[in-house]
Amino acid sequence: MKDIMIIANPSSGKKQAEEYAMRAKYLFEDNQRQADVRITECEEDIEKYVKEACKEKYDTVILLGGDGTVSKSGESLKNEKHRPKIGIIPTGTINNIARGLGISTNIDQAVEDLVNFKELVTDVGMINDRLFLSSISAGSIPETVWEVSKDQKEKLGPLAYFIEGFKSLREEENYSIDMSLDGKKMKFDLTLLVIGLSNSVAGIPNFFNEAAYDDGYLYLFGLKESTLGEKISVMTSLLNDNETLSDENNKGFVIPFKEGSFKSNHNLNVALDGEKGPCFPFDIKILPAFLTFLVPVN
Ligand SMILES: Nc1ncnc2c1ncn2[C@@H]1O[C@H](COP(=O)(O)OP(=O)(O)OP(=O)(O)O)[C@@H](O)[C@H]1O
Repeated sequence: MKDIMIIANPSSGKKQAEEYAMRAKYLFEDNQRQADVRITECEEDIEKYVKEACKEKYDTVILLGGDGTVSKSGESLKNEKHRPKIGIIPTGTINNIARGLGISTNIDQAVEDLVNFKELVTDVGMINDRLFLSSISAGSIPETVWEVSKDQKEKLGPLAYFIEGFKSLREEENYSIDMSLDGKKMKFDLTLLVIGLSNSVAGIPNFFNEAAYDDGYLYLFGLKESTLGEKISVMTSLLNDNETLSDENNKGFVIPFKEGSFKSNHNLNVALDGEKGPCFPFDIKILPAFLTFLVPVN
């Protein structure tokens, strides 16, 4: 068994991944651990190196990148018998998966924490046959996620999503969605549908304030057609007290579930961990206790 493989996506975020990969390697070596560094040259290299780590039975993989890098790595582990533990140094733009795991978005701190960690066994989500680690979303706001160019992201960081999302509110549309959640059939007209695994969604902490990566549930948030005032009221309840959103007759509501199927009258794409994902219809379920992450002790 080999010890640690460090996989760095040099195009993520502010392009600091390579530098921090070397810093992490030296820190591990100072702590009597052995680390091999792989720098990806293209998107396909993420899968290539993750699969190499499985084949060579590495104990741990450290990922330097954002949600795209971490999500693709998770997907690459889907059919592997040996799945290394995963540490994240969040060098991406939004880093929602790292946030949900309680990993510091201060990169220096995240590196330090890798030698003072505890293991967290987490659930993952499965949409059709694709794995996701953070969220699935559909509606006019998520549609803007993949409209944000790499250039905008580099210049504006998370603000780029906010600006695009705000523009899309003016062109808001309703989608008729038929769903079955743990066997219960429902139908709603929604402007926004979000399904998440942890408390953090799109970089917003406490989006699902009761959700945790190891609780065995997916959480659905639905927002119906509403005035700006109603939206603000729903978002305030969402970020403070999910209890008030447990009634599906409200403008906004939250439902925990384990498996579901979704159909829509629109040929709508979902955003998967912040990138363009599959179209409706889709099936979705939780895979409990599927991956092991290294998270800070505190
Ligand atoms: N050399 C490369 N290695 C790996 N991926 C690359 C490379 N060049 C471009 N990419 C692309 O970079 C994308 C962005 O990576 P990632 O999502 O990790 O960073 P980010 O977009 O800055 O962060 P976040 O998703 O957290 O906002 C990947 O989805 C991949 O398609």
